This record gives sequence, C-alpha cells and structure tokens, in this order.
Amino acid sequence: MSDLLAIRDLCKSYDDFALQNVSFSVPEGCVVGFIGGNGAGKTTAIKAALGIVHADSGSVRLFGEETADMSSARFSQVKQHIGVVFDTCSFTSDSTVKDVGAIMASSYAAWDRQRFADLTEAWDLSAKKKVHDLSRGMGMKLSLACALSHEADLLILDEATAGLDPLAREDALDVLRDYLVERDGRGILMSSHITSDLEKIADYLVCIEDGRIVFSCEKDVITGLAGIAHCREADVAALLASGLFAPGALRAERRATETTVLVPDRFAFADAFPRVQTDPASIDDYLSLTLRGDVL
Ligand SMILES: Nc1ncnc2c1ncn2[C@@H]1O[C@H](COP(=O)(O)OP(=O)(O)OP(=O)(O)O)[C@@H](O)[C@H]1O
Repeated sequence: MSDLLAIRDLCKSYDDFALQNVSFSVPEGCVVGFIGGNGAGKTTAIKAALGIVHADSGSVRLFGEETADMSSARFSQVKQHIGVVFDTCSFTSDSTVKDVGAIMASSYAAWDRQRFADLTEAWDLSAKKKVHDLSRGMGMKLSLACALSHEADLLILDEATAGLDPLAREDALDVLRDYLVERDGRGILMSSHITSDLEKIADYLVCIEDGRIVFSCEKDVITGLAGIAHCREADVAALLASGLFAPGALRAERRATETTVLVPDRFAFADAFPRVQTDPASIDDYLSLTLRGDVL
C-alpha cells in the first residue's frame, strides 16, 4: 500500500505559532482523520502540504513525487488529481450553481458533468441558485460536489462537514465511502471536530496540538481497544502497584466520586481488574485524557 500524501518534518512559523516537525501520511484506500483543538495547526499543515502557504522546511510527497522537485506546471497537473474542500465556500458569490459547474469543467480535465449534476440534484442545489443565496451547509455541499466530480484520487477535506445537519452529514459520509470503494488507489484526509463522523469513517487518526503531532494510530487502537476505567481510590492504588503500567504511562481525570483512567487495552485491563467497570473509549475521551489528563 503506497502513500498518496506523505508529509515529513514539516515546519512553518508565524509570529505566535509554529508547526513543528509534522509528519504523517495518507495511504491508499484509507481515510485519515486529522484532529486537534482550535488553532492546533490542522489548516496550516494542509495548506503547507498543498503549497498554499510556504513551509519553512520539511518535505511533502504527493502520489510518491516530491513537491519541491516539481515545476509549477507539474504541481498544477498533480493537483488535478486532488479534491480540496475548506470550511468556507470560496466560489464567486454572484455565480450560480450551474456557473460553478462550468468553471470547474474548464479547470479540470477529468470533470464529470453527470456526477456533478447527480450530486447537486441529490443535495437539492438548484442550478439557478446563486452562491450568495446558499446557506453555509448548502455551500459546503456545493464544494463537496465539486471535489467529488473530477476523478480525484486524493480528497483533502478541512472541516468539510462542519456546516451540515446530521442527516446531510450521514449522507455525505455515505458518498465518501462510495467514492473510496469505487476505485482502488483513492484516499481521504479529513480534518474534523465532529469526532463521531471520524468514528464512523476513519481508518487512522492523526492528532495535532500546538503545532506538534501528539499521536498517530489506527482508529481501532482507540475505539476498538482503549478503555475508560472508572476507579475508586483503592483501585488507582492497586493498578499503580500492579507493575502492569510504566510510571507515567496512564492519564486520568480525578472527579469527586471516581477517577477515570484511560487504559490502552480494556480487555487486558478487565482481566487484571475484573471489579473495575471499564467502558470503550470514544475518540473524545481519548483526546481529552491524552491532552488534558493528569499523569498517574
Ligand atoms: N497567515 C497567518 N498568519 C499568522 N498566523 C496564522 C496564519 N494562519 C494561521 N495562523 C495561526 O496559526 C495557528 C494555527 O491555525 P490553523 O488554522 O492551522 O489551526 P486549526 O487547527 O486549523 O484550527 P481550527 O480547528 O480552529 O480551524 C493559529 O494560531 C493561527 O492564528
């Protein structure tokens, strides 16, 4: 399985923020969820990968080719195979949905008119509607329809489902799943604060905080294996004394009635501590305890 996008040691400094040695990749056939708090650096990393902002150092490979070695003509050619959606609809506000289709047709060699027509119809985007009359969610749907209508091999979606209502998000996730299985060799990088979407669709998760990658793993390491143990003080003492966990390896949140502990393997934990209630960890639990939990 090769990587459609591979970012290595990417650095970019602004006055009060720095991306620091950011590395991750999007393998073929996979959805990579890109998570992290507001201002963590997701959009900056994406823009640097696409050459929209100039990185200070590091490398980006698209479809196996180093972007630094590409001429601008080659870079433009490669970008024909990438569908990009940012969290705002960037089309000229006076254009109609039909005009947007025509502009895209002149920009992308592999523009698929029928697919664009099908998606805009399915998403109730009337051809005559002007961009400035679209709601935020409708604008996102138009951007998604464009990204999905030029035979892209790589989709880069930055908060692309943020403005959609729950049913429309469900629908969009189905369209993304279909897109991925329609042809081999496709992949999706999807930044989102809506972790329930990523629980449904992502294969891998990459988490960034303050410009650094905090963890990068298969989603199942979190939702399939990790757990939240609900411990009393005596349980905490027992698990620390057990020798099963290296000092400082666990993160916990102390509350008035219990201490919740993030455990890497809830099945092994339940075997060792059968009387402690242990639930599956959600991505939000994992994020919150990894980033904000007290070290045990
Ligand atoms: N052009 C710029 N000039 C100066 N600072 C910038 C610029 N672009 C982004 N930043 C800063 O970089 C940091 C990271 O911003 P970025 O948009 O990458 O975060 P994000 O993870 O996408 O956040 P969010 O989830 O809120 O969209 C922020 O502190 C932001 O203010």
